[in-house]
Amino acid sequence: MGLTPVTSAPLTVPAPELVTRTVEIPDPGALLSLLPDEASLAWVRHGEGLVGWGEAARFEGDGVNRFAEAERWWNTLTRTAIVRDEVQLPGTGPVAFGSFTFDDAGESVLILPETIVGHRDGRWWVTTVSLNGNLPPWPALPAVSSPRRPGPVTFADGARTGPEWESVVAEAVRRIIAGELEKVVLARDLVAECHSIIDPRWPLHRLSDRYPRCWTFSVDGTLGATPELLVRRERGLVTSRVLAGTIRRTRDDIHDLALAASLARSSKDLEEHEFAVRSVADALAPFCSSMNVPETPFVLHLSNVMHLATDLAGVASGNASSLALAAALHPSAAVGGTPTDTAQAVIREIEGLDRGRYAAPVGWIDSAGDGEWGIALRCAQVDTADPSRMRLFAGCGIVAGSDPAAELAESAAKLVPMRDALNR
Ligand SMILES: C=C(O[C@H]1C=CC=C(C(=O)O)[C@@H]1O)C(=O)O
Repeated sequence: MGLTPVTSAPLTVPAPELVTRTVEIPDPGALLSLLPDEASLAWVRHGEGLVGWGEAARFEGDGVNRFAEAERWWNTLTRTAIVRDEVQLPGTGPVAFGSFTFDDAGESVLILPETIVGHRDGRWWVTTVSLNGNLPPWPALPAVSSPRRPGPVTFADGARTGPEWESVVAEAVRRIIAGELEKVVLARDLVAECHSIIDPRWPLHRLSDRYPRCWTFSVDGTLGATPELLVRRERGLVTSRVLAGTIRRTRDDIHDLALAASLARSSKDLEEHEFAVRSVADALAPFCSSMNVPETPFVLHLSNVMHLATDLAGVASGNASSLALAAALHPSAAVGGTPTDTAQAVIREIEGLDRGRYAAPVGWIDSAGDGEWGIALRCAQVDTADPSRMRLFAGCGIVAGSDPAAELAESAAKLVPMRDALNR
């Protein structure tokens, strides 16, 4: 379907002639309801955001330079673009959706769709894309089929069973107490097996209905609803929502309020949270002339769990793009640990999991470099060899006071959004 070949960016090849046209449209209905069943791209929160389909151009890359190579590819593509944009908002004009790997191995992608529909502040627009130097066709939204129900789904342990994972957590606690490191985030996976090829729109609709405060995303088979915004850059303002420290919800709202108060006082969770906030504030500092870092977190209520949360805001001092900022922040201590390098080495040594694109930046970038990058959490990755299978992921921050059984229960609670989105 792509108009340009898949590329690992041999950067000397002249960029195709990108022409985009953005026009304002009347309310076309819910963004997710516009998605066709294939190659659906999405970044939606509270009904606003971007969806896209078709593939005009694609970057694939791996290794330690994957972010920088992706950015170079994007800049080369957009630098000489002819952009007709009658809306002029962040996210209008050409936009690429991206999903990166946690580690250097595996394939990261940036995709420029053929069609993008956006909604923000009471305005809707469509962007169409051509790569042959001609003005793209006037946009027409295609009629789409209804999402297909996955049918009965079975779930099985992935890389480790629950008890095996508890021993890994116990080993991490031992190392933390021994002074090797201060915090490490350990993850586990489940394998979901469906009867037919998974239509990503089915879980996406459910996730965005049930978790409206999260960013519901879909990029190249990675999909989920993340509560954590790694970074947003918009017209010189840089923001980030840092999460760490979790408590499970019950079905009793009054009891949950008491639990929220205990989370806000829990020294174990406050310590875990402080590591995550520090890692983001330190990584953003070189890119900001001023920054506001609240001293006390608030409690973010989701329907399955509650988190300690801190919203940071800074003024950009240079023109590092949203993707460059995401690269500088990855992996924050919300998904890696403290100190970062030791935590990553411990993860590689004891976790026993290929994280793929879980816990890594997912989001979008426009031609001005503005964009939003979440951390791919509460998510799943479709198996490319067998698209009726997906891997679901969840991880927990481990500190000296962590209890393996409680962490296993917390990871189960974090798997609920994706499990339910496939099941019901
Ligand atoms: C690593 C995950 O969550 C992170 C984000 C929020 C709270 C976390 C925690 O309390 O452990 C984790 O740091 C995950 O959901 O897979």
